Amino acid sequence: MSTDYLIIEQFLADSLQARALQAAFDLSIIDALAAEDCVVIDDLLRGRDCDVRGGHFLLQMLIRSNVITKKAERVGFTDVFRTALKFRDLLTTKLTFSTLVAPDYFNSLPNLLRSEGDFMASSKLFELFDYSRCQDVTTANCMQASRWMQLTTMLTRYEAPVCHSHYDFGQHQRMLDVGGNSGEFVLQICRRESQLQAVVVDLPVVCQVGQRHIQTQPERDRIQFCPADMQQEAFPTECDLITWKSVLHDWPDDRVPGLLQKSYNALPPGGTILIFERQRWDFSVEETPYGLLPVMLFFRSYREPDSYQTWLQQIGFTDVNVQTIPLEVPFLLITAKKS
Ligand SMILES: C[S@@+](CC[C@H](N)C(=O)[O-])C[C@H]1O[C@@H](n2cnc3c(N)ncnc32)[C@H](O)[C@@H]1O
Repeated sequence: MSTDYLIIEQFLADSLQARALQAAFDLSIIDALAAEDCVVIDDLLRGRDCDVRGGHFLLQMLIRSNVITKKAERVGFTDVFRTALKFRDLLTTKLTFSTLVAPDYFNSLPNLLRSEGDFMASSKLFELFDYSRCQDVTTANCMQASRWMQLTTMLTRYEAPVCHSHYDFGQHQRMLDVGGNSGEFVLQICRRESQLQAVVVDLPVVCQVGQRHIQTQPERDRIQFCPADMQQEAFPTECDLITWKSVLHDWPDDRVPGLLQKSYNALPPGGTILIFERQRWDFSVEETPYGLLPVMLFFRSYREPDSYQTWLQQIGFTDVNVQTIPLEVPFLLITAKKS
């Protein structure tokens, strides 16, 4: 099932335990346990960058979080963690980025509560997602962009198949993904739709990194990158589907209608717009696992579906359809047609 990856969330719930799990990856304890079913504790800890008490503390944390079980003097993975380890790329990415931005939450919560501007000035998160360094294609800018693109790419690798399982992409021939980043979204969709060609619009540095990202994939010849500023330039035409995956929340309310209007202008009659992104969620109802930190810190940006519905209808889109998909938080999947 496309949502099987959500099994990792239980290991990302508690910040102290998740941080311990990250240390277990860093100390290669996870690799050692993956190689053997059940390992003698002394052998497992020997030669690692921890003393005996430190090693035992770490193993106790891992037992508490259901990563490992202990029998006599041996430890091994629980069945559920062994299954979760199939999604190791996503699990380790979420651990890395949560730890990176955790000081933003713990040290700058007063700023976060005061305003987005105050928080932006003091946070690692916004320093990381610095789009102003995505215009000039230099080695340094590509390296900087690759860093944050690891997070977007990894989330999208698992979210794209969910989108695909809720919408019939088989009816389309050519899609445009605006803010399409590394091309991971179109890559996942094209992999499942052999008829489909795709165009990715993003900033020049991001397109450069994206081009490299897909270059070894069999679908690469069906994916074209188009470096452009989505605000300044008209969108490529001749696509019967325009997708917005986790992009529109980046833009304030006074900019979104303009971007949707440009989509309308670029679509042929009968063409479709598709929006897939996190919906505003209620922290009093939803769990807020530690692994959610990098996306949670943008809480001001997520919207209810009605805003998008209203804008789409005002522009002239018809057949507006809204689905809410429960992932680690609710996702919106909105489609509408140009008649
Ligand atoms: C939050 S990321 C989402 C990326 C991707 N769609 C995903 O879901 O993984 C927003 C994307 O919009 C791109 N972007 C930001 N400003 C842009 C602009 N003015 N023109 C084109 N792309 C832009 C960023 O480079 C980034 O790839």
